[in-house]
Amino acid sequence: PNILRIAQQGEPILAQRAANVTNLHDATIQNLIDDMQATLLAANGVGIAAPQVFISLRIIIIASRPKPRYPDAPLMEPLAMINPEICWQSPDTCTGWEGCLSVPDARAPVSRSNHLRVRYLTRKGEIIETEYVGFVARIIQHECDHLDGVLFPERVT
Ligand SMILES: O=C(O)C[C@@H](Cc1ccccc1)C(=O)SCC(=O)c1ccccc1
Ligand SMILES: [Zn+2]
Repeated sequence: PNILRIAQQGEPILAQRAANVTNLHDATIQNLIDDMQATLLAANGVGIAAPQVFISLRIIIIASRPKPRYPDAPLMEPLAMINPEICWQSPDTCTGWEGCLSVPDARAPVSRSNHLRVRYLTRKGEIIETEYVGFVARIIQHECDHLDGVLFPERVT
């Protein structure tokens, strides 16, 4: 896999709505998922969205793991979600620190739904619907915002 260049704030692609994936089993998509995961891990992030590597497709990877700032973050295997849809999100919110690989040196508290249900395609093409809470739910909302051209500073109230 390749480590890809990460688009920085100001790149037009970060403000666009990404397109659904229609050719999930093509090698280009499978290789992109591998490259996104390698890029995410090299950048020491907990999530990444395809527009951040200059590909305007609805693919995200979430990879929560404990970090000094987030000792209670759950440890999870990187999970690729294709065409993710948040089908429900709780009215109750919580505020937590966020950063962004496309907005370096910025950290801010953001209010997000504490609980959500997301429906997505796995890289093998299975349709999965799962509920998440807390920090992982936050990452999912942050990454899905990237697919809609929204960066976290726009969410700071
Ligand atoms: O730009 C991205 O999507 C990656 C971003 C994801 C994210 C971090 C924090 C909350 C929600 C989503 C990052 O991984 S930034 C680097 C990081 O690991 C981190 C930054 C601040 C708080 C916790 C983690
Ligand atoms: Zn981000």
